[in-house]
Amino acid sequence: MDEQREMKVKNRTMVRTMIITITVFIVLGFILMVTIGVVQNKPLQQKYKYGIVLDAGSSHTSVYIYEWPAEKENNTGMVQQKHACNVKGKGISSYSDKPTLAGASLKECMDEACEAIPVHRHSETPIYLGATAGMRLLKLGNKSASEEVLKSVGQFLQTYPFSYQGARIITGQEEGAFGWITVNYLSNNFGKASTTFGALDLGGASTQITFVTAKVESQDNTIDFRLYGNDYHLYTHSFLCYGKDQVLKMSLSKSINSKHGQTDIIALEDPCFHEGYNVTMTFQSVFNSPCVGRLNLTQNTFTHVGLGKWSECHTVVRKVFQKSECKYSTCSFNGVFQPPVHGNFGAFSAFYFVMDFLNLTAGSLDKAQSKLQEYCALPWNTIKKMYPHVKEKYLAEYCFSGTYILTLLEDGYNFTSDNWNYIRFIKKIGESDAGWTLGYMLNLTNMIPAEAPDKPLLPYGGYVTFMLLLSFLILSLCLLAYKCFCRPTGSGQRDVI
Ligand SMILES: O=P(O)(O)OP(=O)(O)OP(=O)(O)OC[C@H]1O[C@@H](n2cnc3c(O)ncnc32)[C@H](O)[C@@H]1O
Ligand SMILES: [Ca+2]
Repeated sequence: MDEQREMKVKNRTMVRTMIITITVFIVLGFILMVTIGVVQNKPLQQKYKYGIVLDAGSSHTSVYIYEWPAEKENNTGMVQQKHACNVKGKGISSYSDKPTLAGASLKECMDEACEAIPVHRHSETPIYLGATAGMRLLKLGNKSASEEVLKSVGQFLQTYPFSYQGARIITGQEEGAFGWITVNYLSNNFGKASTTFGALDLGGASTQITFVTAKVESQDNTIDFRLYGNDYHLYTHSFLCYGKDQVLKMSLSKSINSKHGQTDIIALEDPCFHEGYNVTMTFQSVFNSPCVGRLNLTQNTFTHVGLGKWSECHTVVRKVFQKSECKYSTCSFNGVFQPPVHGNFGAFSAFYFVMDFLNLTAGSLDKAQSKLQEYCALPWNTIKKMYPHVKEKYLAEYCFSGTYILTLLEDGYNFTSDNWNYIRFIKKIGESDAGWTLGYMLNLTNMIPAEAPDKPLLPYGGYVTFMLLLSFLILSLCLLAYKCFCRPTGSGQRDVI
């Protein structure tokens, strides 16, 4: 009897040891499984790739360096601006009479680019130069000079260890469309049901408007993209000569022409400049552009005299828009087709610089006009005292530039008090500047796929959580099974069936 009981106790101890051993193995097995699963699927350490775009604008050149994680280059919003450098001096088109010096003007910023990008990535980093309206105008006025300037910058860029992809004048359509891509890529609007932003860019020599629309009546203003699985039908137009520097020349030349023949032009009174502003200018500095006609005068200089009268300035500025002719259902100005604006717009470059300085980035159109009126009425001496650190050329022109921007948006593009608040004046989105350069690079490197890239079923965090929950569930089931199969015996001890 005793022997039998001893055997039973021995068996029970053996079974219990076995169960404990099996449970320990199962637990270890699960820990190992989860660890392997997590480690195996852990995202690899990020490797970054780089790209460089030079924006050779009419007023100056900027060098932008972009950076993105190598294995995620097709995901939207992944490319960010890592560094930007403003080239000292004027734009490359100002080198028309000494083209060979244009390239070397980029040296400081190109040296910065070498520092900013890891050396082992240099040879695979693409570099592009896109020139805009300043070079378009130079090409119109002096084709060979524009070619020489492009040759000079192209040759200079090829002395750097990057992968040179060309230096060219981009079209106004490209400038508009790539600005639109940049704004919407950075806002993560692609590949979602969300609507897109329109893009408004104001440079020194041209201005662009681009937005999604259903119907475009003129082929010159259409551009279609398929991005991340969605079709986008865009309206875009670039107005050459309607950047803020060229419009100022056009406006001054109109005033000079209206005076020409009446008396000798000694002083030109200008309602768009502050009272007390008095500067000697050469006629050459006004009439040196294909945007203004020729003028034969014996005099070389005139005095530019400010009056500080906003409503008169508004009348003068309005005259640069020709609104009477339109062969389409609707036009912006100068007979150019434009469907009615709709939706939100991002307005950048000089739209932002000027409206931000004047503190007009928020509020109604009426409020903007009345604040600008007050600002324009301030005497030049007061303005200089109020802003001693602002570049005098910018300071002198804010009244004119602000008036031009309000007039362009209202009379030119047909924005109204009702949709004024749909315009957001922006400089950057996240860390990246709004402008055409990012969209240009994304397009040329095929980084925006037509179809949305396949995504893993679960994101990494979700996958880890799922694995842990599943393991706990299986362990709990094991414990439950142990409880069920090791029923307690009548004596209060568990017995194994
Ligand atoms: O697009 P394009 O027409 O080729 O010209 P850009 O690229 O050189 O033009 P920007 O957007 O850099 O600048 C637009 C204008 O704004 C001027 N600007 C730049 N910074 C400014 C600031 O802080 N305040 C006022 N104006 C500014 C600049 O001189 C130009 O006349
Ligand atoms: Ca520009």
